[in-house]
Amino acid sequence: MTVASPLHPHPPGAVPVIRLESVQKSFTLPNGERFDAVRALSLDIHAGDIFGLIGKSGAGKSTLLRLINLLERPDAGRVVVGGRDLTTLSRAELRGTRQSLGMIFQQFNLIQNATVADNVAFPLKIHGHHSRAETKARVRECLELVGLESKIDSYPAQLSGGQKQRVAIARALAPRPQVLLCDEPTSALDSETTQELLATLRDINQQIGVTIVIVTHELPVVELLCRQVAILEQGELVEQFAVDAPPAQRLTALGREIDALVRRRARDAQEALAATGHATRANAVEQGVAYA
Ligand SMILES: Nc1ncnc2c1ncn2[C@@H]1O[C@H](COP(=O)(O)OP(=O)(O)OP(=O)(O)O)[C@@H](O)[C@H]1O
Repeated sequence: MTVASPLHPHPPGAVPVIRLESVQKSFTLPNGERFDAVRALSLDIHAGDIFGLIGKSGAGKSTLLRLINLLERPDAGRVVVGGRDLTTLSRAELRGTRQSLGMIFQQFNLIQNATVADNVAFPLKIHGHHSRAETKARVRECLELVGLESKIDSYPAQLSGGQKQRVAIARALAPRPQVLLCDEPTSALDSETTQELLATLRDINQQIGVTIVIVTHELPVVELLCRQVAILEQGELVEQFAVDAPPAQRLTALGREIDALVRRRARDAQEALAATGHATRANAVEQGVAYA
């Protein structure tokens, strides 16, 4: 049996949950010119991963994320999710397959005049096949996952930004997707709320194994949350690496910045550990205890 290691988390030959093959997307600008937002880009994302897409503004990150669930249809290339090429599916088939691709957004996109429970139940209701009791139980389960059971009867206006994003996560998870696509999910949040939300996303990934793909412009988000990162420049994938891999010769400034953040955190953790050791030793000496 082939075993995954922390540095190579995917056993050789493992089939990716998402495979983009030479995807291409252009837009026509108001002046009639064509703009290539994503250029012949290929990428594999494996089941259970937390995968960051980063790059400067306009690099094509959000377009790439929206290509994964075909909110944007590629001009060329294949988008294979769970072994199916989404570009070949009928509308009805695509609607069904989108159930396996949950999505959250920077501005939460909740239904304002519906309660938290109804927001989370929404994807279950529009896709039918669920009894009232099943829907109710699933809503509660998803709100528990994001720590928001107590807000089940609240309306979005009564919630903080972080709580709204948690409701959006619960709603995205309700149909049991394989993948959660996150488009700048923490951009509207302060840094403390961001940290809490990242912890929630990490827990969810660990507990239910959902694959997370996240677009962000905040490098600490990549460093704290992601296992893999892909760096985009002008619609092309220029670099990809495992965030916890030893620092290496990186091709991009963003890659080097991520390495520096990882190194700094490792150093801080070591210093904190050493400080704890010193404190323990000093304490022991103070109390006249022999310290081995
Ligand atoms: N519907 C559209 N019509 C025309 N141009 C578009 C459209 N959507 C995106 N673009 C252009 O494509 C390019 C890539 O956009 P995209 O939103 O994917 O970039 P991004 O890397 O996510 O940027 P940001 O971090 O600023 O959100 C941008 O120049 C954008 O203006």
